[in-house]
Amino acid sequence: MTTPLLAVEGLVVEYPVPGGTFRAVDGVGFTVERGGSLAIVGESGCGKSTIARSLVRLLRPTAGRILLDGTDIATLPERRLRPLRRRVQMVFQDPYGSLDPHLTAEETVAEPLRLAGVTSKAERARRAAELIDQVGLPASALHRRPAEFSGGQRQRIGIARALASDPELLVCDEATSALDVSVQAQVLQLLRDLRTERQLAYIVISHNLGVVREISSDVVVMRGGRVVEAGATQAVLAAPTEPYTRALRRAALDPTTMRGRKPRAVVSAIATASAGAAEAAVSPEVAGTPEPAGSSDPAGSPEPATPS
Ligand SMILES: Nc1ncnc2c1ncn2[C@@H]1O[C@H](COP(=O)(O)OP(=O)(O)OP(=O)(O)O)[C@@H](O)[C@H]1O
Repeated sequence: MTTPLLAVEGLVVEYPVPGGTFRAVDGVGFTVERGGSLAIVGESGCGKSTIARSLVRLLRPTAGRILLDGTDIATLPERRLRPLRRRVQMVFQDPYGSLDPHLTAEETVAEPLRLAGVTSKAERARRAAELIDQVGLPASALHRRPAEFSGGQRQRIGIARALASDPELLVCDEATSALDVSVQAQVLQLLRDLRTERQLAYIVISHNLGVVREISSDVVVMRGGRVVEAGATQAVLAAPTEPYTRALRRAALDPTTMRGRKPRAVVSAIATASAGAAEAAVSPEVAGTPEPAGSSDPAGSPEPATPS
């Protein structure tokens, strides 16, 4: 049996909160094959982003293993982690906030190349131009700053930046949810193309089953920090056993509720389905706790949010 690109085993993440800790992720496991695709879905607050941030080690997990090609990166000290960071990159939800407003697209994409040791400025510029082209932006985009782009274009720049270090796995945290449906479709197509062209694997975190169905061959459904349903996307969506998955599927099948965002109808359907799911409830002192500093750092940020 070949080693999967990524194997997550018994992942536990606890946040410090006044008077103790809050367990946001509680014994989660899944695998992603080389060139594979996995969606992580689940109601708000179930721990999806916490997993994503752990995978790129913006957070240090409390327990469990994150095996990248067999090497456990969950607790690896920064010095040993650094050479592996380039292999897993993250694309963030907010195409408005995740780019440095002062940098041109070329500078944004060239920066990870510089960090990866590409010393020649001309070479960095050449590679940045190639990447900008690969994500479907015109060469004129290279010298423009984020304010001059649309949300979809910014997200493409975010993807180009993530690709700059030639990763094997992209972690996309609601990467298309801020975008209009048609732009969302274009970005999803881009991810699919990259998967084919580069053998790039990705993990997509989404509330949108339409997105999940289109883009991922496998799915993990979470509730209250745990995996409650997992398997091939088609099989899980064809016969969901979890109330959350059933509600999400019902909402996804109703064209009036899906507009590529987190529509109120979907949220309320999910809330109804999840009523009584005590373990999913957020304790009052945790609700509204700010995200860890650095959670909107550019991909490849060398500093974990929770110091390793
Ligand atoms: N820094 C923090 N300190 C304390 N609790 C936190 C912190 N960050 C997140 N949490 C809590 O951990 C749980 C999981 O949060 P996370 O952001 O991973 O959920 P999510 O599934 O990504 O939610 P959403 O879909 O709304 O983005 C939530 O209950 C959240 O309130």
